[in-house]
Formats: sequence, C-alpha cells, structure tokens
Amino acid sequence: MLITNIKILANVRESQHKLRGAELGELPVLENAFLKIEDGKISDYGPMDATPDRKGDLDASGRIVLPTWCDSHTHLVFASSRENEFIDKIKGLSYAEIAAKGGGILNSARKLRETSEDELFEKAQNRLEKLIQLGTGAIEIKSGYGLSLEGELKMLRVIKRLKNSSPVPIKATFLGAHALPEEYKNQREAYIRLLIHETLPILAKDGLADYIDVFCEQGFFTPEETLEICEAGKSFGLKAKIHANQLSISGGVQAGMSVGALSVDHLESIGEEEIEILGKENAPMATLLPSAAFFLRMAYPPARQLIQNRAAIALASDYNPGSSPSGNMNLLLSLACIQMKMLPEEAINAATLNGAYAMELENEVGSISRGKRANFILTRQVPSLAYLPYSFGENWIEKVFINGK
Ligand SMILES: N=CN[C@@H](CCC(=O)O)C(=O)O
Ligand SMILES: [Zn+2]
Repeated sequence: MLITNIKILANVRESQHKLRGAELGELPVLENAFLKIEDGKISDYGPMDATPDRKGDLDASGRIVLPTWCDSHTHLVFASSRENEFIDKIKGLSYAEIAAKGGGILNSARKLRETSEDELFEKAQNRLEKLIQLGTGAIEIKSGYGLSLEGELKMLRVIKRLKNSSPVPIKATFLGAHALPEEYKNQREAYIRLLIHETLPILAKDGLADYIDVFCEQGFFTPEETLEICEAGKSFGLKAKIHANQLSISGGVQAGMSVGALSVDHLESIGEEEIEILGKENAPMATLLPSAAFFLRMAYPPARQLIQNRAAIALASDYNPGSSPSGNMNLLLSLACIQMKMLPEEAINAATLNGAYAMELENEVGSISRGKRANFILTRQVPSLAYLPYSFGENWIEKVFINGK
C-alpha cells in the first residue's frame, strides 16, 4: 500500500534513542510526503517528489499521519465501573478516604472475584477494541484487582489471551502489591510472602508477566516493601514499573532508581530531590498520567520542571475504573498541553516513542521508521499538528491502521 500527498508525516526517524529533556521538543516531520507499507510493516517513506509512483492507493491530501499511541500504563482488565465512588468524590471524599472505607481497589477486587475469566476477557477485549479505534497501537496492562493467588493469575491469564487475540503488541505487568487485601488486613508480611514465594514462581513459570509493579504509597506499600517485591520480581526476570508518588512523597522514585526500574509512574507529588534523580542519564522513564490527576482533581506532575532537568517523559492513560475511567489518548494529549504546559511536539513524542521505550517496544512501534509495524493514525483534514491537542474532545481521527490494515 502506498499513501501519497500526506500533508505532514510526523515522528519520522531513521535512528532513535529515548528522549530526554529538550529532545522531547524535537519532533521530526516530513511535509508533502508518501508512506509505503509492505507485509504489515513500514517499508519506505519520503518526500512526494522522491516517489516513482505518484498515484498510490490512498490520497492523504490535507491530512496528517502519525504513529499510533503507545499507552504504557493501564489497568484495562477490570470487572465493572465504579461511578458510585465518582459521586462520593463529587460530594467531597478524597481518593484515600474512599479507599479507607473499603472502596477503591478493594471494591474492584471484590467484583473481580465474582466475575468469570471469560466475562473478564470479553469486557477487556471490548475496551481494547474501542481504544484501538481511538488510536492506541500498543498497550501495557496490569493485574492488581485479583489480590489473591488465584485472582492475580486469573487476571494475568486474561491478559495473555488478549496478547494472543489482539493485533497490537501488549505487555503484562504483575501488580499483586496494589493494595493489602481484606483477608490480610493485619498480616502484611504474610501477603508479601504470598506474592514473592507463591505467586511469582507460578506466573514466571507460565510466562504470564513481563514486568512487576508495586503501589508505593502511604497506606499501601512502603519503599522497603517495594524494593523487596521488585528485587524478587527481578530474580524472575521481571523489570519494575512502579506506581510512585501519586498521593504523597512516597519514596517510590528512590526505590525505582535503586532497583533499576524501567519506569516510575504518576509523580503527582514530587520535590526537588526526585526531580534531580529523574534527570540522571540512567534514571527510569518518568511516566505521567494526567487523566488521573484530572479525574481526582489533584495537582498535575511538574512536566516543565522535569523536562528542564533532563528527565525522559512518557504519557500514559492509567485507564482504570477508580482514577481514570478513560483510555482516550487523544484527550490525554490535550490535558498534557493545557494542564502541564507540554508543547504539542513534546506531548506527541512522550505518547509515542517514549511510551514505546517504557514498554521495551521501541523497535516495533513509536515512530515512523523502516521495518517497524505499520501502526499509524490518519487524521481528517486539519490545519496543523498543534490543532490535534488544541481541539480537545474533537474526533479528528479518520482511520487507524494496525499492521498496515
Ligand atoms: N493508584 C493506584 N492504582 C490506580 C488506581 C486503581 C483504582 O483506583 O482502582 C492508579 O494508578 O491510579
Ligand atoms: Zn495505575
């Protein structure tokens, strides 16, 4: 397939690396370009005057082509929505107060227990199909609503089925340490032992997870526990992706740095020390989830300061029923620009190439590069790239291509 007369072909890269600091603002584009796809992969691209066949199969005049979104942090597998808590929040209860009275993650865990594996799979598959139509072309999905040996394995098996049935690449993360389950209320150590000595060996043997995650937060898991769990994951070959500094300065960034995490995610509550750590060359990806801050009416992560200090930033949806009941990456792009003052180029890089790095999928997706999957978005006729985050809520997508289809 040959697409011709593309007004702007965005994020075109012959070579690449993880984008830090000012590099996030550099989005390579080609104007009046063509894109060629063979066997589901990008085989060529270039300026229109360099193509011998100017007719092509699809005329993209006036329209932009950009890589699909790489959503590196989601909780896509869950049993049901939690709009009753949404009402509680409107009435003034905080996320922590809702969690303390048995809502939140524990509420989702109760519902998951009553839901069959097949039903969970169908619901998640349905959500994933909708996300693909909204431009998501690679995704990470966490467990963490099982909170028992059987429950966590059930979630991870659902994610494995999604991997096998979906056309987009998927990474699975074990988040058994998402909350202390009710039955273990007064037995933290026993629950951590269950995660490390019983659950991890089984899921590793069955190849059910790529990464390990811990909710490192006051009232959830301490930095010491986070380290212990992540080190155990590491011994089974699972790199860490940590829920860090969402509700408080939790020590999650330091834990992530010391365990060599692939990413530390959230970062609504960070200070100078954490920002400095994240600017180091070997620091984990700082994954920002502005739709969770939006939904919970919390302060947004300090994206500008992070960029100034050379952090590598990815943007992800955090799609989950409690703090971000939307996986819409287009809206997220607008939130990143409007609320965190990221420039459109920075936000697009963070939601594509850096998102791919946060899932170790950088050789498959995240940019328009020869040999990568032909996963890209074709927009409707739009005036410019900046129009995409500017026109928040508008559906400017004409078509989403996955593996060239
Ligand atoms: N903060 C922890 N986990 C999710 C929320 C999960 C839930 O509320 O169900 C998050 O990333 O925001
Ligand atoms: Zn999350």
